[in-house]
Amino acid sequence: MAVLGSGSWGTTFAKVLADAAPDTDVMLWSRRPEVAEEISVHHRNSRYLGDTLLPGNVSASAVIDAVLADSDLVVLAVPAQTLRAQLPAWRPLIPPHAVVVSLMKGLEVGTDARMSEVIAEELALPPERIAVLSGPNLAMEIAREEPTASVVACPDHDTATWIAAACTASYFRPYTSTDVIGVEIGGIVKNVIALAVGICEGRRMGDNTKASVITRGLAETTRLAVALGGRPETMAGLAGMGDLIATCSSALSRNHTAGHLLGQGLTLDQVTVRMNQTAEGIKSAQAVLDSATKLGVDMPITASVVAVLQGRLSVNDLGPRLLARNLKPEGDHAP
Ligand SMILES: NC(=O)C1=CN([C@@H]2O[C@H](COP(=O)(O)OP(=O)(O)OC[C@H]3O[C@@H](n4cnc5c(N)ncnc54)[C@H](O)[C@@H]3O)[C@@H](O)[C@H]2O)C=CC1
Ligand SMILES: O=C(CO)COP(=O)(O)O
Repeated sequence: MAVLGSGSWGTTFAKVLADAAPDTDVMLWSRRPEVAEEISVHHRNSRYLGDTLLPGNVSASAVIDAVLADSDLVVLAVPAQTLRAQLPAWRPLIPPHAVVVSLMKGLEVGTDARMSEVIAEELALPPERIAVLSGPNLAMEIAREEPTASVVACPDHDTATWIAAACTASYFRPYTSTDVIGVEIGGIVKNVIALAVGICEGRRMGDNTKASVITRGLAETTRLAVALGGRPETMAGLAGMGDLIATCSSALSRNHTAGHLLGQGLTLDQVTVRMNQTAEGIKSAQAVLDSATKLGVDMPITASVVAVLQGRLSVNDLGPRLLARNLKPEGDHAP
């Protein structure tokens, strides 16, 4: 099994795969040779996972050919905006039978493409060989083996079931789904909503505000997912509500943290300097809004976050702007 990207989630997921199948070799690809060496020699990735000890069947290399050779499962865990540029070099090295799984929670800026779509375009794979995994999956908690559930989605149910079996560990329980669109959109938009919640917390607003933004955030996420062809029930599950709750509640979330810093008055540049890990929502917010605009879907929280990120809306005006909108029935599911 190959995991490309040895940041916090790629490394943690390699541990999950290795714990699920102790007799199987799991190989990580790292951009930086020194990270690969630390993983292979010391069984640690200290920059991302502190002193977490990785299983003995996890190793790493900065040489992509060695990592992809003979792999049945290829897991992709690089920042979403960097994926497309890397795939052409990987394409000839991916074994013809391998299934590719995306762990990424971002939408491509400029094309509004989901990561499974980027993979399909650049690797020319049929849908049954592309899957996504998403859910309330804060990497550090999983690295500490705290019980966690997730969703593996693939149009082909048997493939989803095979992947789920491959990543079932004593502390990690994947469910299966055929709703790739819904599972991906849940993971992408929750990052934008977590930015909004973080901003409110940074403005010292309390739990009523937070619950209101989370709940209405789920409503606008569901509108977009359904307009794109996803299923509303997916949004009530782990990849929708589950991930939204985890990300909007946790201090471990990079998106939540970035929002908090913005709410405290830092500029986006200052926030970016402070973040040493990927907060996908900062870039994906614009792509989410572009996608919604094309489909005629109203996403007021996302639009406000984009306005803050672009410096067009002060964090002090975000709440008043959202509350000044026209009144409407709560269950109004019109776009
Ligand atoms: N960390 C988490 O708790 C979770 C993260 N995710 C998603 O997983 C994806 C990866 O995130 P993390 O592992 O958390 O990010 P990270 O910031 O911890 O690590 C990113 C990794 O990609 C590498 N990288 C950065 N720029 C690159 C480039 N231009 N080319 C190649 N590699 C590059 C970095 O060296 C690093 O190894 C994101 O889409 C994120 O939303 C999903 C669930 C949980
Ligand atoms: O996706 C995640 C939890 O499910 C991680 O969230 P952050 O990227 O905000 O840290």
